[in-house]
Amino acid sequence: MTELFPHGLPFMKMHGAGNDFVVIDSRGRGAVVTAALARAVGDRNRGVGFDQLAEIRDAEGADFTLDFWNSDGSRAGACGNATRCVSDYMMRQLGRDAVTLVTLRGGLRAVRRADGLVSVNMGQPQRDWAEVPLARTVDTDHLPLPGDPVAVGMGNPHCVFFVPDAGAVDVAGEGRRYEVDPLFPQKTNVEFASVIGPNRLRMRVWERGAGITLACGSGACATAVAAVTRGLTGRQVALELDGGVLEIDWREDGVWMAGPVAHVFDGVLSPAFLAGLL
Ligand SMILES: N[C@@H](CCC[C@H](N)C(=O)O)C(=O)O
Repeated sequence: MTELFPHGLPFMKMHGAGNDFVVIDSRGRGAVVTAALARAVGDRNRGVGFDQLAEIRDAEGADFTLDFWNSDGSRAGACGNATRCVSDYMMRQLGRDAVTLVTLRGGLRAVRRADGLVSVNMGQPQRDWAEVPLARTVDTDHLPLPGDPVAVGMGNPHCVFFVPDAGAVDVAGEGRRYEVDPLFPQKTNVEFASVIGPNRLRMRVWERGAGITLACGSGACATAVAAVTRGLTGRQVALELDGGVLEIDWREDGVWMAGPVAHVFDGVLSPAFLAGLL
């Protein structure tokens, strides 16, 4: 397939509150991303480096389809920050303040708010053990794990720990450990959060398939849902992550998430780099 890209494969580098993305626009030609390509591009030495790769594809009945890949080559059912970044790009391109998209989870909607921030409706949280998914029937509000975490699905699994000081947690050690806990048959993202004010949380994250990242949109949604469930906050919550602040609003129609986006640079994957990967 490399003959399709004699001048290389263009990509965009985008950041959503510090969550780091490579975006490939495959509209009009069909999907090109494979697990091998995602792993190679995601390698910060050999390739470009990213937390997730997002591929934009054509959609029927929506403005676009979005597929997500982690840097280890695994697929992700949801990526809130990449959804906001790509929605910002698509809104600019289409000259609109709202877009619809299709992900593995289903249809989503994003809007540009009056303050300019892009907000996406990430849908309703999944609170049943089988939906998260978990390996067996357990109380998702109190998992039978040390630290009494909460399990929340947002189209992908999350394990949320409330701790006295998120800044003091060994995120690499604890995150790596719980990512592969047998209670999560598809592994899990792991969040550590502390209440730092009324409706304000500090959160750090270990992402499934990517490790420590500066932010995680679906993780922020899951953490806000867990905080409401535990009676720690109201339904409108600001989360301070290492890369910026995300605003969560759990409404009747779903969990909305807003925050900063940046189109950092454009690049091209050379034909030599692509050889053997497509
Ligand atoms: N950065 C993301 C979540 C990415 C997917 C995750 N690592 C998974 O495998 O579920 C976000 O902003 O939501």
